[in-house]
Amino acid sequence: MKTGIDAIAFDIAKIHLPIKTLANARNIEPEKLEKGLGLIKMTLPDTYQDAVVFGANALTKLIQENAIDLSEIARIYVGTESGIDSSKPIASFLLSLMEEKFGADLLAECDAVDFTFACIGGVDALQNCLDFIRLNPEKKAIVVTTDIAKYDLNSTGEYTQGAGALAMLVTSNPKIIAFESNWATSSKGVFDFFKPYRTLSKSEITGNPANEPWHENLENEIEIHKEQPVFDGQYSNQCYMDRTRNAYFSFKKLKNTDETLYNSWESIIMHLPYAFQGRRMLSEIYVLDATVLAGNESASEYQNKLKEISKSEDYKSFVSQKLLPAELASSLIGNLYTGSIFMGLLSTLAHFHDSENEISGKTFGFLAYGSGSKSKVFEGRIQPEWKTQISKVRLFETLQESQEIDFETYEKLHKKEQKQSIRTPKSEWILERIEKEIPCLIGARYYKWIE
Ligand SMILES: CC(=O)CC(=O)SCCNC(=O)CCNC(=O)[C@H](O)C(C)(C)COP(=O)(O)OP(=O)(O)OC[C@H]1O[C@@H](n2cnc3c(N)ncnc32)[C@H](O)[C@@H]1OP(=O)(O)O
Repeated sequence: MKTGIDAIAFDIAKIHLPIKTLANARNIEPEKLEKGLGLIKMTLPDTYQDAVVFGANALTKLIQENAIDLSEIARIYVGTESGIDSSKPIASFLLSLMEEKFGADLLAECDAVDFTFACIGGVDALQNCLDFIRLNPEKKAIVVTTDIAKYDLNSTGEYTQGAGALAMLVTSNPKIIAFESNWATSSKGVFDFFKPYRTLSKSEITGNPANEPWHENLENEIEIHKEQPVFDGQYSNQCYMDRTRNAYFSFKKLKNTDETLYNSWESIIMHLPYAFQGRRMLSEIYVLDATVLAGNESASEYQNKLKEISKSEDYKSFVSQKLLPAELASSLIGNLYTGSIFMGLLSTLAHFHDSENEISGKTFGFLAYGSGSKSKVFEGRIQPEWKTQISKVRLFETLQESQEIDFETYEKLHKKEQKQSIRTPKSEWILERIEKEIPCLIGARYYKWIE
């Protein structure tokens, strides 16, 4: 019996800043961002959007486009690193919003939970659901990935921002892709990228050394949580390379093969924090699995050789064939954290669909990464009905409709100074309000469907 993804839907932020505009404002050579990192646009949430809104919109589309009977859904598992509550998961919000839209108690017996491990949480949720379906083939599960990749202004992450969600129906005998049962993992606890709770001493805010109540906070330290990560970009790249390489070679061991594994993959789907991350990071695996090196190089010779091979014509044509289709959507969106790898899959499928390429029966290789850090490598085979399913999705047509904003508006949105929404919402969920008065509901978020 096969298990995998039967249907897929997405909701990406509908406003964007062109990367050229950001580059000019920040005095960065636009070519570095466009040709070096593959960036064209970065998408940004409007004033009424958060990670729940994106997740709810993607899920609503999945249900409507595929006429899903919600009472058949046994699980809604969410991958996210943009949680808005340390106790109540995004999955819990999704349960209530879907019941509000599609019918009371339809999900009363559905299991729901969030998975958090930076960008790999969605892959963890998928793996878990695949195992569940393997044990319960008559059941159905949904995986939602939803995130807002927001970085500090003027940081090296600023040009990789993006926002949105995907929703995937996981079933037995799936129509899009069936995953094989071998999954390799490589993990190591590190601080390459994280979102800690930070503290400010109360006296720094109030200017009063005495610990007097401040907005009902009795503690002498005020905890703050920022959406923006603490990170070391180049170190995070090193961790990405180390984990994916180790997981890749563990996967080869699991498959018990000496062949060059990536040659058996029609496309390679990697976590893409920006479009060209895959092609920049995969060159080492490309070299090591093809035994191009003699093996006795010094560390600097090794690095030089890697650089040389990554610029070679052979590697460029390998990239065009196996990686480029996944990069197309990433260039127009930016980082989606947990959703990036699945957007890479959708981008590849949409590209093959639009260019009328038949890929039924082909194997795709997946290299997932999450900071902190963990990589998982696995593979899946494209199923005969993939085209019918992907034609519903309209990926590139929808991305084309995104509205451009100017730099001033971007900064106002980033600093949360912009109060008026940029777009008028239509056929989508919005964050309506956050409770500020009722003591036992302080902070509760309320959402609304706008026709
Ligand atoms: C965050 C996650 O989602 C989890 C992860 O994956 S962690 C791994 C990725 N880390 C991140 O995304 C963290 C946030 N991002 C960052 O810190 C940074 O954007 C980054 C580390 C990813 C990149 O850093 P950077 O300093 O801006 O770029 P840099 O590493 O110097 O690379 C610039 C590239 O542009 C090229 N370039 C520079 N000028 C150029 C020009 N004029 N024309 C063409 N290319 C140019 C450079 O040659 C280089 O490419 P190669 O190394 O492939 O040759």
